[in-house]
Amino acid sequence: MQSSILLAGLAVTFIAAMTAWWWSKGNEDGLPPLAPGCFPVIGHLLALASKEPPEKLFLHWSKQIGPIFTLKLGIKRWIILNDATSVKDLIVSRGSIYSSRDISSVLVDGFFDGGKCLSYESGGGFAFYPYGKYWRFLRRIGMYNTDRISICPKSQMVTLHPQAHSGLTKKKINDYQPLFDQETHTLLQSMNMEAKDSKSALGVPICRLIEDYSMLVVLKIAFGDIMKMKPGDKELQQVFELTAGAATFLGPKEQLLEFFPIIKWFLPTQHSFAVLARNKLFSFYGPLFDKLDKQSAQSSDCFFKEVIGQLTHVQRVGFAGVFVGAGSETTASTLQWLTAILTNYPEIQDKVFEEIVSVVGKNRLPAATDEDKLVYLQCVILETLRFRTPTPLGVPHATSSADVYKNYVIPANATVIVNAYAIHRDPERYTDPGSFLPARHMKYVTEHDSTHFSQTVEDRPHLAFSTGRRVCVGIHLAERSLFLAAARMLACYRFEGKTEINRSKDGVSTTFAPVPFTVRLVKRHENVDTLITDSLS
Ligand code: HEM
Repeated sequence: MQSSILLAGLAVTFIAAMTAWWWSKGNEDGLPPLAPGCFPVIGHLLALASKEPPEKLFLHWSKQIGPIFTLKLGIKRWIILNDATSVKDLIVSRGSIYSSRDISSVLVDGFFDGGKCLSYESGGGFAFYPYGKYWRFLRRIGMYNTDRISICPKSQMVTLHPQAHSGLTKKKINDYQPLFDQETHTLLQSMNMEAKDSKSALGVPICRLIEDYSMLVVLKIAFGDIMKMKPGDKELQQVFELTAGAATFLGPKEQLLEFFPIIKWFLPTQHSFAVLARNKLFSFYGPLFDKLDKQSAQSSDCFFKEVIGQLTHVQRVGFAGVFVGAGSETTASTLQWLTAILTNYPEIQDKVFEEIVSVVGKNRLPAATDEDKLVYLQCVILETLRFRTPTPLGVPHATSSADVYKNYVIPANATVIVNAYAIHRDPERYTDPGSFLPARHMKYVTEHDSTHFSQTVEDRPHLAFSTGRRVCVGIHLAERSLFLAAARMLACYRFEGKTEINRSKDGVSTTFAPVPFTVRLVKRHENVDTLITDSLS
């Protein structure tokens, strides 16, 4: 009995594989060059199984066959962009074609309830959405105050009123300053306590403290003071798990399952996993929104209080999942990389501290208003995002229609991946790209107009936030959160202990953090305890 099931399985797999191969053959003409290691039927599957992280492998291939190439994966075509020119020409200049998402069918069936939750009325997780009006409407809620946006119920056309002001711009982020003060205070207090407790050589578990900080910042900006969680709470752990689970659906790895649709018959667990992730999302965020509804009048200002009347329950939950998911893991891994890197460059750390002392002194902590003057620290943060980009392959885009670029045919529904890692290693853009050299960004930091947000690839010191129409909506929030945490930690402590700056293998599939590490924390001066205690007063 078992052997006949196995035989039937093999036969079905063989037929499906041959069909996929036959189907794929007809598509080949005019595509950008094929990456090395393509075999009939399986395409580049084996080549991708290399031990080398894909972003490095892609950079290696781009040196052999040029900056744009194709990967064949069963019925899927992946177009990999490894240089700034193609990113500018396609992702930015032809944004209406290159800004969609090819979300996996596991996600559509399981997570989005058979696709029902991808519509305007009943969805909210717009980071997953294909390009179009539903995505545009929900994204604008992230960018603008909703009382300035209206949607026509009949045509579903979105109108942005002229007085609209951005919801996640630098100006708006200033309103959240008390939250940043509270959370950086909690972070410094935890560091202080751990430093006292961990007299052993093991040091302070800085990665966990940073994760708690990054998660609490986005949760509190989203929900204000109804969010009562503290570092170490069980519920906080739950949100991390939720976030990590949902993030895997967006990464390139998840799309491997789409190579051969047949694989899903043999992997029904993926579907159950997606349904479970959806249920967990609703049981976590649902009660929070109920509470916000009931206490709206008395609760503090927060992101969802402003948009509450505009969205259905399902939209709100989906939106919260995206907001918290996209904003926590990425910020945490950037701060973890920064810490890991600085343990290896004590002279850079000392230079940052000296800058802080000369601008801020030792009697208070750095504030948001000091940012413009702390130029070297800004360079260190920018260089961290270039040198160890937390999302080296960004989030895969997809084409909405076929296109022709430099005589190559780019098919409709192709997955398009921006290899930020390769662009960040381009010696034409960055001298000695393999070295951590913060000063390379000094010209950008001192000369660019910080009130103007440029979308162009040339103007950007790095592409860690991507570019084009799907550029990260949380840039300003992320930059403020990174600046305040880094400035305040470095004003109080020196990080010691040489840490590996290699990425962890088991990071979620879009975001990569360093291998977890501990540090020794050495207080910078005698006022540190008072600074931390007084930082909320
Ligand atoms: C260091 C921190 C961060 C990094 C490196 C980062 C990076 C990225 C990247 C690479 C993308 C994909 C863009 C694309 O598809 O081309 C993205 C999208 C997104 N990010 Fe961020 N991000 C960060 C922080 C945040 C924060 C704090 C928030 C908000 C709370 C946020 C919200 C989003 C959302 C909602 C999207 C989806 C945009 C869309 O699909 O239209 N991110 N981010």
